[in-house]
Amino acid sequence: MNQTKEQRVLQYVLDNAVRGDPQSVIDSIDTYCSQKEWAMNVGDQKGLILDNVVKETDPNVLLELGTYCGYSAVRISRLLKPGARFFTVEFNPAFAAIAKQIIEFAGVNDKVQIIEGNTQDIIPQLKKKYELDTLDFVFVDHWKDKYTDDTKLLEKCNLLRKGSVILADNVIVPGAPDFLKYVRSCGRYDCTNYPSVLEYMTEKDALEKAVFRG
Ligand SMILES: CCc1ncnc2c1ncn2[C@@H]1O[C@H](/C=C/CNC(=O)c2cc(-c3ccc(F)cc3)cc(O)c2O)[C@@H](O)[C@H]1O
Ligand SMILES: [Mg+2]
Repeated sequence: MNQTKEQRVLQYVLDNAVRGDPQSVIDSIDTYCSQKEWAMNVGDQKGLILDNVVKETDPNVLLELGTYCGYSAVRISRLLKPGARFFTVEFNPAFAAIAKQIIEFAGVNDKVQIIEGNTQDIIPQLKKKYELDTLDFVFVDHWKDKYTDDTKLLEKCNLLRKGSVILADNVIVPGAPDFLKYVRSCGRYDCTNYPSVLEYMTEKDALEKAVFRG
C-alpha cells in the first residue's frame, strides 16, 4: 500500500526522533522536509519567530487553525506553562491522525487537544462546548482564503479581548492579501510584519502579528 508524504514524515519521526523530546521531533521533521520531501510546516526559520511571539505573549489559552502534521502544535506546546490550554483544529481526518501520533510521540499530548472539524463550525462552539472565555494567542496557518472569514468569526464569537494575539503564516507566499488588508485597515488591530523565508526554501515569506485592540 503506497504511503502518503504525511505518513512518510510520521515514519521518519518514529525512526529518528526521541520519544518524549519535542525538540527532536521538530528537528526530525525539519531534516526530512529539507532533505527528502518538502512539506508545508512553518519550518525552523519562521518557527523561531513563532517561538518568540509565543514567549512574549505568555499565553494560557491558545488556538491553532490548521494542524496538518502537528509540527507547529508540537513547537508551540513545548513552550507552554503547566495548565495552559491549547486547541488545534484540523478537518482532514488523515492529517489529524498523523498529527495525533506525532503529538503523542513528542510527549505534548497533555498540552494540546486536536479538534477534528471545519474551523467555521468549531470556532462558534469553543466557548460553550470547550468551556473557554477568550483566547490569548491564535496561530493561523490553514487555507489562505479562510484567514479573513475566520478572523471575523473569532471577533463575532467574542473570543478576542484587548491584547489577544493573532499570528498568521504565509502572508507573502502563498499570500493572504485580503487578510493583510483587513487587519491593517479595519482599525481593530495593531499589526507587525515579521519578514522571513518560506519553509525549507530561500524565497521570501513573512508572518503577520495582529493584536486585537478590544
Ligand atoms: C475550511 C477551514 C478549515 N478547517 C479545518 N482545517 C483546515 C481548514 N482549511 C484547511 N485546513 C487544514 O489546514 C491545513 C492547510 C494548510 C494550508 N497551508 C498552505 O496551503 C501552505 C502552503 C505553502 C506553500 C505551498 C506551495 C508553495 F509553492 C509555496 C508555499 C506554505 C505554507 O506554509 C502553507 O501553510 C491542512 O491540514 C488542511 O486540512
Ligand atoms: Mg504555513
